[in-house]
Amino acid sequence: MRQRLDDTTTDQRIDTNQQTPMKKGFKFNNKNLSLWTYLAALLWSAVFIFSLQWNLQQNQRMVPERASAQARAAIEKDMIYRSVVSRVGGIYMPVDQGIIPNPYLAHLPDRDVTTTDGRKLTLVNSSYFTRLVHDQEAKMAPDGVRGHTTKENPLRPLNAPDSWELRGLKKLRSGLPEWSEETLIDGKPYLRMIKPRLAKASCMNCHPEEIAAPGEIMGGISVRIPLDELQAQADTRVLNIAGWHGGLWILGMIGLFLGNRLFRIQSEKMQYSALHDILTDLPNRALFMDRLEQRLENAKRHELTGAILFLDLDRFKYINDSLGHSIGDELLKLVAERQRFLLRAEDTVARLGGDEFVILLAELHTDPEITAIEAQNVAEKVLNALAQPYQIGNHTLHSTPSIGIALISPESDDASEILRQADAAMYQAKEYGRNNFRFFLPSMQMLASERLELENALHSAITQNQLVLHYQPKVAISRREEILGAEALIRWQHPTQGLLLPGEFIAIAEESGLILQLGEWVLREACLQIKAWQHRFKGKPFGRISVNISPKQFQQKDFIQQIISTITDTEVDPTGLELELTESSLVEDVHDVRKKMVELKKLGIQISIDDFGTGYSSLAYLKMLPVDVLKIDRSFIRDIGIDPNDDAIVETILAMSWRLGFRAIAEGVETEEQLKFLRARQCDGYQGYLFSRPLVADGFEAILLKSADRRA
Ligand SMILES: Nc1nc2c(ncn2[C@@H]2O[C@@H]3COP(=O)(O)O[C@H]4[C@@H](O)[C@H](n5cnc6c(=O)[nH]c(N)nc65)O[C@@H]4COP(=O)(O)O[C@H]3[C@H]2O)c(=O)[nH]1
Repeated sequence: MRQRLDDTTTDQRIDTNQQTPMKKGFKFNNKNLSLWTYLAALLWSAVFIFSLQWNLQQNQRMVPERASAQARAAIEKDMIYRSVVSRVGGIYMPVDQGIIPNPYLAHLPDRDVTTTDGRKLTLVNSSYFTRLVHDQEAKMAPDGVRGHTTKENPLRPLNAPDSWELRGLKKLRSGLPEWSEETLIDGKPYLRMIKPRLAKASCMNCHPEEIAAPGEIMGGISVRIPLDELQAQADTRVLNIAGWHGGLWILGMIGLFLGNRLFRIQSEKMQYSALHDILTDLPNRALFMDRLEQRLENAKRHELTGAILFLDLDRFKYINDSLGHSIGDELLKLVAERQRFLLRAEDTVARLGGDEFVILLAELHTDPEITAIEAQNVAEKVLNALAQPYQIGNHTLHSTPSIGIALISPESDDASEILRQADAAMYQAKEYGRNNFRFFLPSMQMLASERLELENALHSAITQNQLVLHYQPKVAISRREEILGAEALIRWQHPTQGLLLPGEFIAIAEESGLILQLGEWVLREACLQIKAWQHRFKGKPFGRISVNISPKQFQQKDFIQQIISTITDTEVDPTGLELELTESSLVEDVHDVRKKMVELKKLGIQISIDDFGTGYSSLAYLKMLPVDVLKIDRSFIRDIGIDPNDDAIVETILAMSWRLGFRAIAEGVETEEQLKFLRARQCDGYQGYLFSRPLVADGFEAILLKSADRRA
């Protein structure tokens, strides 16, 4: 079983500050950077809202303030007119200019005078003068600023106070220096203000009947200031205020988020360089150790094994010292590049320093032997790739590594210890003669050597005719043991170890890629045998011969082409052929799988799914594929009648095959009880020691002949 660990890929972890060794206490990392940015944004928004509110309030407050200032200025102006006129005891104005002699000054002997040239003038006292000014104001702007001279008991009805002025005069008499209020006049808003008009000695000249001491309140001057224009100005300012506030807020926010982004990029850059080697851009020791620790945790949690490879370049010091550091650096870069190119993206290759590299394999396995095989494969590939010449400038350099391999087991919990083991194994490889790999554990080393030997021997097994096919009959359950065909099973007649079963070499063939050559041989051999039987039985049915197809074989782009050329070369009738695919062959691109299957069906080849129930094929997925047979895995048949779960699984597979229109063949039937169980549930056929073990071709042929005789 293999397990790919998605939580161990590098870049997912680079920026996690927990992984980065840092001092304890507060860490200014990306997470709290975001928090600070949000807080700053919140504060900035709060300041913005406060400022906006304050400015809007100030703006609104300016309307009555400006109106009051205007009112005071207007009253002040009236007072000045009055004092100017009263200081000189009144002024004479020409009657022919519309100045009506004041009837309330008729008691003054010199109210009207005539100049030597005959012009008639009349006396205008301070009250009369300000009234003339107020009349002029009313004419010029009927709804505008307007003053009014008033008193409780006026001589002239025009000076009579309205109800507001009456209240105002009372307030003034109670001691207020001025009184103002916002009111509506004819439905329009105004600010009205009234200030006292104080008696002067000169006033008594004109109005002796008014008994008032100088400084006593004689009445008041009121003024009204229209508010609508001031309000309109304030409303315009509201837009301005909102506009520049909004602009500032957006600028602030952009600044904050740009700052955040820049800071983040900068801190990511810093983190990246803290975890990577500057020269080769590979992860450095800190990052490697961090990943190794994670891998150990995973291995422990899931009871899995893994491996690390420690590399040291042979004679690097010599190259560095003789050709200079820049050439040495270039060589290290090329070595890093070759490893990166060679390894899967999920593997980690790191530079520990100097000429030391280390590889952490990404996939973990339950079986330490498979891990060892995989580690060995990688070591061989790395040895081969790094041994190729390097062209640096004018120099063609040769450099080889020595590799130490240490295995991770579910019990390993010390990353430094594993690294030390791999380092020690690397020294053994150096002692062993460089350009070499060694396992830390002698048992693994032995296994690796044996495996290497077996792999080399398997190469020659194909060319030296050491492979042979055995045939295990497949039998119908209901129709009295009619032969449905046979499964071709490979055996290796090893020159020294005797007959080897596939379990001893198929995995090596898969790992080394030899499975493709091996599979081709099996297919050709099976076709030749089918052709021979087709000839021998002259059209009489002898069932189909099924051939196991490994996922690697099936996934080849030209798989169908290979089948066609084998069929053509061997001149076999393809209707005698069946291909057994495992569920893992189906997990690739469903369209591609279906396309290939349809092509096979067109050729007349049957398709069965081997070891059914042990993989991950979904029913929805299966339904889309033109499958003929499901072969129920031996592990379920074995415990029929022992484990109720297996009974249920077999029953379910049978029911499902029936529904989906597949035939079902049970594998590994060894007992009558198992057969009875299968018969009762209408399983189509079976295969197993109960009927026959796998046989050499002649053995199967004998069974076929016997069965033909029985039927005859
Ligand atoms: N205990 C028990 N075992 C039974 C019984 N009946 C059959 N068997 C064994 O079950 C295996 C059936 O083949 P498989 O499931 O395709 O499993 C096969 C198949 O996956 C693989 N294999 C065999 N030949 C080839 C081949 O030519 N190419 C590829 N790719 N794989 C092959 O190796 C596996 C093992 O093959 P074998 O060792 O020949 O083992 C065979 C067979 O000998 C039984 O009643 N009891």
